[in-house]
Amino acid sequence: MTQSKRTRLIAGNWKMNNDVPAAKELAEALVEQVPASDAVEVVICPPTIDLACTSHKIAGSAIKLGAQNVYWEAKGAYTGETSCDMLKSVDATYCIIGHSERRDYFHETDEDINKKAKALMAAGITPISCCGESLEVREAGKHVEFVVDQIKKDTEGLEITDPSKYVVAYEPIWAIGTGKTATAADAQEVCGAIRATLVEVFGQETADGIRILYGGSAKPENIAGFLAEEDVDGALVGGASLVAESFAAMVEKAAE
Ligand SMILES: O=C[C@H](O)COP(=O)(O)O
Repeated sequence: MTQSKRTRLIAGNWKMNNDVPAAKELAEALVEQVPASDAVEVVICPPTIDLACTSHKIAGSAIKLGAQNVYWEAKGAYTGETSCDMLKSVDATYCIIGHSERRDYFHETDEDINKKAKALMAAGITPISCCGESLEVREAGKHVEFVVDQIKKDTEGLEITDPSKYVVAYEPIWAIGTGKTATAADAQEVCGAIRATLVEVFGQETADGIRILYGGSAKPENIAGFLAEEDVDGALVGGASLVAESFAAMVEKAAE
């Protein structure tokens, strides 16, 4: 399958930014400015506290809602956690899992990420499953094998019936929020290896339908270069997703 058969995906990860009034304001601006196009799917992932109000603001628009985290248990004594059903109750259809910030600061493991993916898929929510190497691993020249190992662990035992409902995001940690971007060739090297691993795990047809995003200082000025690569199907955007004009400009480029 060629890249053009996969619908591009631009996802904004607001991280821990925007209280409720700010989230409402940004969501309103995004509804006004983000172009609707069949060529690109657009998702915004606000903090949990903002999900309900953002959902309300984007209702009826082409923008979809994603969460930044989920817990795999259905309900009960798990203080501070959010279940798949809770996400569904605010019409979230995507959820980021395994972001390097959660792996590093909250000690999430590949096993946790695998459980989250299974719970989300059983609930009909599309995971955006993140992977990526540290600077140390890259400098040791072990980035491809490191990411391939993450992919194998994170996808273990997953059953994918619709490949458009499972997304991988490759985010080299050294490029996140640093202004230091990977080159398009760096991104393709790892995204190509991710696709090859997905072929091993799920078979060619399924792997060809899975979107692989690049993340790490992606912005309007550099997104086209990443999107031109064979195995890069979109972007997971941090900082630039907090400014409506920038995020809208990135969607516009992806729709070209
Ligand atoms: O989830 C998004 C990424 O961590 C990228 O963040 P950034 O665009 O601010 O570098």
